[in-house]
Amino acid sequence: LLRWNEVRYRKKGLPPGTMGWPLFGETTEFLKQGPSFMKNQRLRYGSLFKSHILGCPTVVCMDPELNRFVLMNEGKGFIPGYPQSMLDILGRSNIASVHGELHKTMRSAMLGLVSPPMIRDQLLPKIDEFMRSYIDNWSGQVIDLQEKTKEMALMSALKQIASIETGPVSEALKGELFKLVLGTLSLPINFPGTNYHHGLKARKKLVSMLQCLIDERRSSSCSYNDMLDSLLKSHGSSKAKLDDEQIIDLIIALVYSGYETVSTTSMMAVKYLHDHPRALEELRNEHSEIRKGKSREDAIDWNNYKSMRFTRAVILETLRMATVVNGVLRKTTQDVPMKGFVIPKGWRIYVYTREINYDPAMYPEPLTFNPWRWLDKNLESHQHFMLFGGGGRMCPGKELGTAEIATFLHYFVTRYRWEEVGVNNILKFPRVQAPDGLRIRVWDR
Ligand code: HEM
Repeated sequence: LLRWNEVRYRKKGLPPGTMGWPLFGETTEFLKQGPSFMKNQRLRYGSLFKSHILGCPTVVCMDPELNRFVLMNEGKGFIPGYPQSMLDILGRSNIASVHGELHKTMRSAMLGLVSPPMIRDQLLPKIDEFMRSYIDNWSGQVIDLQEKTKEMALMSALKQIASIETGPVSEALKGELFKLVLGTLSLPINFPGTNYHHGLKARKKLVSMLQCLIDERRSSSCSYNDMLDSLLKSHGSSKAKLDDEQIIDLIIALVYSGYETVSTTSMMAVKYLHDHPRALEELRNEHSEIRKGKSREDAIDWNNYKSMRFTRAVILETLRMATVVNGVLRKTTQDVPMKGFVIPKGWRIYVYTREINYDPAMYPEPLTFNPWRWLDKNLESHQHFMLFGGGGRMCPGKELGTAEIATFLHYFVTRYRWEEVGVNNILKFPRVQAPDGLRIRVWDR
């Protein structure tokens, strides 16, 4: 069978590599061995090799230059290549799967919602208010930080999007959103009981709940000063003309894209700070300085956020060390030449950016948590900086996500001390997660 599969994919011009078993390919090895599988294949075949993972013939690209080329050249035949389950559940107008003109429209609407002036005037005050009350009574408790940061990312997003506060509506949305997220990471088998089936049902419910919300807003004369308001106001204007279905898909994409990224980075930042007291001390000094002259109830503003240089460095170092994003997926729309090979139409390209994070040429002593490295050189504008992707799909929520994590850290480190309870196992692949939670005991400072 193994031989047959190799022969089946033996085509002139393909990069070297192995295709594994029919149907399953090398998915098991990829998921079980993770980064070691990638490194071993690179040793044998070079930084561009073929494989068959997650149900598709795939070319894995570990060359930073080529990765940049793929991300910068969507128009040359590299469109998004995310799994079917994700596309079905996130909707057909979902920004991360559409391309061409529709992508332009959806992206410009998205950028309008999360631009720096919007963060400064509208979102940061909401994030601040949310974080302050969310972490208010953690003192004296043992909490699961993973659970808390997940809920935080979701609830904070709901407040920014539609001014939804904690209550029955947020609980109903939360339940469906959790099911939706699980569904996007499942095999697309629509059978009662499967995560995919639950995900599709959750999407249906969410769409109807969001449609009700839109209808209510249309018939109300109140102004809400949130993302949904902005989307409805630009509805029909010369800016972005989105119909209701597109508005709903945009909202789902907003929650979905910021959910695991923001929660995991917040959790891992706290973990690294706990393990690196010198970094924690410097971070605390930065935040204590910001709180000087402010009362407990005073919010942080845009200038405060902009002054958090070390905090930003901690967030970037956390993203790098934990590798919250391993890479991104593309699909070829035609046969495309790459490094002397030809990648056939319809193949996936796994733009695997993980190894750049541990490249000693870019990050000396790459296995050391060293936020200071981000202060010296302008690493954020390095051409191989891909923590937030690159090219025309570079994360539009980069600044918003950073502001959320920074605000969370601000209140967390100025209010509390904490220590880990027991040994908390953390997996880094295929997703960063603490399978049994990350338990910490929290006290007032
Ligand atoms: C630490 C936080 C975050 C990280 C590390 C991150 C990372 C990324 C990466 C790597 C991509 C590129 C995906 C690709 O090329 O296929 C991306 C795209 C995207 N991100 Fe983020 N993200 C973060 C937070 C957020 C937040 C808070 C939002 C909410 C606005 C968001 C919205 C998006 C959207 C909508 C896209 C798709 C853009 C497009 O296809 O044009 N992200 N993100």
